[in-house]
Amino acid sequence: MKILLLGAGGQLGKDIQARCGHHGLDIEAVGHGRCDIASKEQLRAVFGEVSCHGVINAAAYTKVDQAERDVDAATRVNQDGAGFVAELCCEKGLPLLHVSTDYVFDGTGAEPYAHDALVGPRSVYGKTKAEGEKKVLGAHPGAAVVRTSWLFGEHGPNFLKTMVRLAFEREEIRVVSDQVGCPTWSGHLADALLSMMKQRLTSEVVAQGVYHYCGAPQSSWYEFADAIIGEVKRLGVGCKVRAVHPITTEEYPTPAERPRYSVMDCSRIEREFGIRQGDWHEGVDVVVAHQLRELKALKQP
Ligand SMILES: NC(=O)C1=CN([C@@H]2O[C@H](COP(=O)(O)OP(=O)(O)OC[C@H]3O[C@@H](n4cnc5c(N)ncnc54)[C@H](OP(=O)(O)O)[C@@H]3O)[C@@H](O)[C@H]2O)C=CC1
Ligand SMILES: Cc1cn([C@H]2C[C@H](O)[C@@H](COP(=O)(O)OP(=O)(O)O[C@H]3O[C@@H](C)C(=O)[C@@H](O)[C@H]3O)O2)c(=O)[nH]c1=O
Repeated sequence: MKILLLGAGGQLGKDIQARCGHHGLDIEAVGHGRCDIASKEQLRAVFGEVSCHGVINAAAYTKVDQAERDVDAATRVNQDGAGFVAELCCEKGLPLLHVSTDYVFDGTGAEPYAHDALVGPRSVYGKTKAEGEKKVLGAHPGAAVVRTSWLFGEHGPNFLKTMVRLAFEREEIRVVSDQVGCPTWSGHLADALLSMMKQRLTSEVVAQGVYHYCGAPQSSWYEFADAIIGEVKRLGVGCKVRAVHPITTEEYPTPAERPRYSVMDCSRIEREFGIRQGDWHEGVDVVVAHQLRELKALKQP
């Protein structure tokens, strides 16, 4: 069985490609160079060339701060492009898994957001992703939106890689401790998506509507940074950093507003697909070691 992957060159796309064999799935991996998802003509050409049983859309505009002044570009991809992918999947009768984000929430909650909780994005990125979700679900009854959060993997850019870089540049790192969410290793998410797709294609289970999948346990960005730096110090040589300090959001102003709280309730994906949240610490070990190896700063055994 073969799936068509859009967004193949991204952090998640690369992990999906690396893991599809473990799930017994073939893949046609299509990157931005071959297909701009905001061009219906290019999408139509790809759907015409590739014979597949299902589609995963991991393509997106993901630069959260830049999106605030690049509204058209973010809208084109996250909103219009997402909708076009769903329309074509519907035309061809193909199940679709579309990836979305915790930044669709306003962050004022205090309990994990259920899959059907109201969205209220505060940033351009979050708004375009929320509109994209609506377009996808409106265009195709055989589509599922899988929201995830705080993704990190070997093929970043991502927050973990930023922290590893800063560990070699600075003695002190200051990170916000009043934004709480769930870091997610892209390896875990890739397995979750592939498992969903495999079950959708080989059993009676139907993937429809919104699902949440993120790592556990919940954490602030500060706690996440502290865990990353702890691992850098344990495994690395030559890093400069002495301490990570908690700060408030007001002390780290950014163009885009992030949710203060974006923990998501992942019970639906577990109930319907048996897919459980992975512990993000597992991903930190793997990705920090990978980064240190790249920097030639991994301690010799
Ligand atoms: N990164 C994160 O922390 C989180 C991500 N997500 C969601 O997960 C999904 C995967 O994200 P991630 O892998 O981290 O993101 P990346 O930015 O690493 O990858 C996105 C990919 O999409 C491609 N792309 C951008 N515009 C287009 C376009 N018009 N047509 C085709 N491809 C395009 C990019 O190509 P190019 O680089 O050439 O532009 C890139 O290869 C996205 O839907 C994102 O919104 C959700 C929560 C957290
Ligand atoms: C680099 C840095 C960031 N921060 C803060 C800024 C921000 O509030 C928070 C996260 O920073 P980043 O800008 O790296 O992460 P950000 O780009 O906001 O990450 C988001 O990406 C998109 C694509 C998603 O969908 C989200 O789930 C989420 O992962 O950490 C510090 O406090 N200190 C620092 O040194």
